[in-house]
Amino acid sequence: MEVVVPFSTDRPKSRLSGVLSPDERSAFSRAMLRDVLDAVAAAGGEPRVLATDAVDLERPVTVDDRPLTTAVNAALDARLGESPGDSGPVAVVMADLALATPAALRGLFEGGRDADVAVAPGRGGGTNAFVADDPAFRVDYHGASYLDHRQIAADAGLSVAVVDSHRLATDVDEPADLAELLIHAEADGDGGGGGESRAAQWLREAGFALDTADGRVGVERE
Ligand SMILES: Nc1nc2c(ncn2[C@@H]2O[C@H](COP(=O)(O)OP(=O)(O)OP(=O)(O)O)[C@@H](O)[C@H]2O)c(=O)[nH]1
Ligand SMILES: C[C@H](OP(=O)(O)O)C(=O)O
Repeated sequence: MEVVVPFSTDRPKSRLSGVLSPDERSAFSRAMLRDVLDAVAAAGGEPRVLATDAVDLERPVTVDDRPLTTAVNAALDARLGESPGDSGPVAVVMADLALATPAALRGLFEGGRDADVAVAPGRGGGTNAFVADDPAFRVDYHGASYLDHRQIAADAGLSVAVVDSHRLATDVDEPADLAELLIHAEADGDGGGGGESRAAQWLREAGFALDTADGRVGVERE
């Protein structure tokens, strides 16, 4: 299955600007991207990065500097144009799903067999990943896009399956999400038996650690 992985190369992860410098946000984003690409490939997907600018990777990359929704819809359109009527399912998986494992992604891909569209919602109402088995499906990201995507599917007469996955629901947007990454890296590595993820290793080497001092969980930096 083709799996499109959108990736913003310019000013990535601005919501982490309070804890990471621009260069650090860039490096950390790339670590998460590489983890996601490896997990997609290990789950049997064929990842293609959809990036706003050139990015040095040993995976296929398409550059499209238009806004996220426009670029993803253009990627869906282009697929349709290549093999009309028989393009097969396509998945879109965000590059900031730092907890994604091959098993979690296989669950997403299998969810696509039960419905025209299988969606893995993000905490906060985003759309962290989906599989569409129908070429009519189009995206509208930002805001409560999970609800919007359900409506888009309903309007097109498409059935929707919800992929209930803690790992796919966790996109790394804000400093609190770094704690989530460290907690699960410590508990079970990458969850797929392949050792610590690049993103968790990057955080540790940058001096981040869990902070439970006041009874709540957060991160601290040396
Ligand atoms: N191709 C493409 N990918 C994008 C774009 N904006 C965000 N992304 C990617 O889409 C996914 C979700 O991004 P967001 O969390 O909404 O945005 P972000 O830029 O990563 O972070 P913030 O600046 O904090 O909003 C991530 O994989 C981003 O790299 C865009 O304009 N084009
Ligand atoms: C792209 C956007 O991501 P978020 O801003 O929710 O992380 C969404 O899922 O609609």
